[in-house]
Formats: sequence, structure tokens, C-alpha cells
Amino acid sequence: MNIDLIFNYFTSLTNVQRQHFLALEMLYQDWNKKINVVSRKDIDELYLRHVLHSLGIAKIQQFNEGSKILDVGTGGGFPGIPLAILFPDTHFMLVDAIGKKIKVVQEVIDGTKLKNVTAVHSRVEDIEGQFDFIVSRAVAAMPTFVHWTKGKIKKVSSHERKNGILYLKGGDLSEELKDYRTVQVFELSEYFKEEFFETKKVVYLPLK
Ligand SMILES: C[S@@+](CC[C@H](N)C(=O)[O-])C[C@H]1O[C@@H](n2cnc3c(N)ncnc32)[C@H](O)[C@@H]1O
Repeated sequence: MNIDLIFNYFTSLTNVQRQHFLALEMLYQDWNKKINVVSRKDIDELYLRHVLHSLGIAKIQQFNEGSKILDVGTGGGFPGIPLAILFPDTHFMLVDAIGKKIKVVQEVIDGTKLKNVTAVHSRVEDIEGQFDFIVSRAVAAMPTFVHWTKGKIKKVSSHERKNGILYLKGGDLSEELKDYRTVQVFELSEYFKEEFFETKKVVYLPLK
């Protein structure tokens, strides 16, 4: 596995952040044997396909100290765990409807001793509270996702960019996004040169 990918694209990490990123390899290798949260093929490319991909959101949006981020349908912790390592002063709530996935996320939180992450076993529709941004990857088409997360984004922004959804998506999104006039699509190939990112994007949908 190639941790250098992370260190080369994020050059100002502290020692603690580097240790956290390094720890992910063992934790996911171990836990994935017990509870499958990452496909067998992908686990060998954890740093590329999961960690660096998750961090693509940070190339578009940096999170302020004290802000609150919700990761919907986090599965094994993506994109929430890598982002929580990168932004230790921001609070992340990671939610998934499947308990055994949240079990793995909790083990990763305990194993890294991350203090700024809460893992919650719930459908997102049942989550209370409001967040600055909602992040996600591979959970639902945008209309369904917007419906599920309605009312969960704070109206007042503490970032220059308006609060909203930051969603990792791939491929042709013209049909899926055609009804959203304010949506912005950022190509991750502009930030990461690996072939994996050729079709990968961050979709930003500001709160109405
Ligand atoms: C394909 S997985 C993606 C996992 C992770 N985001 C990733 O990219 O590796 C989709 C996840 O969304 C979760 N999910 C689907 N609908 C949900 C809902 N309404 N509330 C919470 N989690 C949900 C599923 O349980 C599943 O773990």
C-alpha cells in the first residue's frame, strides 16, 4: 500500500496526522477480515481508492475549527475518517444504517484515538441536529439524497463558501444533476494525476 500518495499530495501534515493515516492500513486490513466493509480488490489500494479519494473533498473545501460535518452512509468510514484526520479541529458525525459497518468505524476511531469523530448507527433521516456541510460517497442519487438530508444544513455559514452538500461522484452526471441550477462540479483529475481520478468529481450543492 502506498502511503506516500497521501504524504505527497498533503505536504503539511503533522506527525500525529501522519501516524493516524499510517494506522489505517493495519486497522482496515484487520477489521476487513472480520467484517467486509471494503472490497477485497480495493483493500490493497486503500490509500488510493479510499483515503486519497475521500481527501479529494479537502482540495475543494477546507473545514474551519469548530465546524460540524455529517458523513451520510459512511460504510467503513469514507469519506469521514480521512477528513477527520485532516481536520482535527472540526467535528465529524459518521452515520450508517448498517450496524456492523458502524462497528468497524468505531474500531477505527478507537484504534486511532481520534477525538473529533462520532459514529452513529442510524438512517440519516432520523438524525437530529444541523451541520455546516454534509459529505458523502456512493449512497444515493442526488434527488433522494437531498430529500433525506433536508433541514440538516445550518443556514448561517462560517466558511466563505455557502453551507451545503459535498458529494464524491463519478461519470456523466448531466441527467442526475439537471434540476440543480446552483450545482458546481469539480474534477478531481485537476488535483490528482492517478488514472483512478480521471472520471472522479466533487459535486457541491449549496443550500437553497
Ligand atoms: C455503497 S456504500 C458506500 C459506503 C462509503 N460511503 C464508501 O464510499 O465507501 C452505501 C452505504 O450507505 C448506507 N446507507 C444507505 N442509505 C442510508 C440511509 N438512508 N441512512 C444511512 N445510511 C444509509 C448503506 O448502509 C451503505 O453502508
